[in-house]
Amino acid sequence: MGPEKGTLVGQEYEVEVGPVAHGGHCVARTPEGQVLFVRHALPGERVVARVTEGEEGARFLRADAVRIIDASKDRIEPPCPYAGPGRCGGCDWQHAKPGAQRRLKAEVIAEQLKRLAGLTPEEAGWDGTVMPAEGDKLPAGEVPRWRTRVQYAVDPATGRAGLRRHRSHEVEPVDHCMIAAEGVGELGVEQRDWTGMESVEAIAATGSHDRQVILTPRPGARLPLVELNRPVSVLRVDEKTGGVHRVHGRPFVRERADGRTHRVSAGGFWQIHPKAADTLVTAVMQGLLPRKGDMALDLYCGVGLFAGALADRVGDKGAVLGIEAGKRAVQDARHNLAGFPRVRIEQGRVESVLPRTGITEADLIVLDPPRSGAGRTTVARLSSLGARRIAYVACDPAALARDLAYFREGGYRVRTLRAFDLFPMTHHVECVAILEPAKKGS
Ligand SMILES: C[S@@+](CC[C@H](N)C(=O)[O-])C[C@H]1O[C@@H](n2cnc3c(N)ncnc32)[C@H](O)[C@@H]1O
Repeated sequence: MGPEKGTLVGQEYEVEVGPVAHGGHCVARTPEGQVLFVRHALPGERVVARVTEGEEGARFLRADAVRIIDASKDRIEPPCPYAGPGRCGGCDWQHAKPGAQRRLKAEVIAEQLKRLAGLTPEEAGWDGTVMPAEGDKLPAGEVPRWRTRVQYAVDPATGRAGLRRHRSHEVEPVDHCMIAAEGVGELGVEQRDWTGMESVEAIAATGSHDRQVILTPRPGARLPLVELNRPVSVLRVDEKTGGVHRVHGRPFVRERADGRTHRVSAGGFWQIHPKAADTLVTAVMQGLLPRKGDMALDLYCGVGLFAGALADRVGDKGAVLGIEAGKRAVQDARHNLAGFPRVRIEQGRVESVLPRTGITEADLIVLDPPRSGAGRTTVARLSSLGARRIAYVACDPAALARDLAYFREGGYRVRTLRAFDLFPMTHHVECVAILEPAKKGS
């Protein structure tokens, strides 16, 4: 056995900060050449970086910029008092001007496309920009209040609600999360004592007055009487099974998008930014250009957002098949789309359900997979269905780039790519890629 590798946590290095990397940090190197992923820094800065994770000889170390020696022109004083080294882990780019945040996200997308799919922005039909959501361009110092769903962690010592520190179970208590939507802030979750709870998720639906809190109690704890500043429905997560049970009020919230109301039960996926669902539906429909009579697939369909948008456009002679793994989401999708007799929703994993359906052809496909992407086998199957166009909605640019490379193997090229800043202040970004057969008419 070799000698024990020593931890480097707490070690400080003065470093030149290099490019941004995927995950909300920038790349630097220690004088010994070890790679450092530095948070709270910006490209081109000279900073003192303090190691937060890693040991000698590790492939990389994680660090926080604890002193800025030469600041970037893109740096600002973080508007949030809870941001900074060792503090709230919810936001990654509070210290960057909003325009710079979007440029950093664009650099990450460009780098992932190049490295994992061998594509330049031009080859991907992308103008290289990340668009802010409607209404998010605000005067300096103001922060978009976009988070309609906030998962608060509860500090076990004080019962106060807060947010987890970066890569930690520790809780940063907060009096006011700046990015929480107004409807969430109004509930007053941050001002209440949550002793006995592990976490409290607060949801403020878009386009309805539905407000909900989902409580996860610590083992053996009793549920508190929930008295908030606004009427809410209350649900409880079973600590043993993870199942969600209604305590009072509706077990779902109603979200409006694309002119329709969507029932979303607790645990079901819905986009967090209030403009996200409409922004993505518009981008997908502009890219796919559905025609009356088309047969369309909506894979990883959640509660049926894109399936409904497609059903509207393909008409009575068309058909839509949605596939979704979550049982409650499937019930919601069937409820939400009950007015469209030509829509069918199948429950199960795309990888196993799609082959079972016996479908050999489709005109259009939407896929909106989780962060891990769709993967080689599913992409190969989708590529064999002869779709005129495919819309890939991606919350992770690395997974998108990997899957685009598989689509190229399957004979598809990227026609256009658009990127949207639907998660301001964080490193997350949403992309919509529109694909078509590489050889037209094939
Ligand atoms: C990013 S969400 C998209 C939901 C929907 N398109 C929307 O915009 O509201 C991904 C969805 O895929 C579902 N999911 C995850 N893995 C899956 C799989 N292997 N097969 C089918 N659905 C899956 C999740 O439950 C979730 O609803």
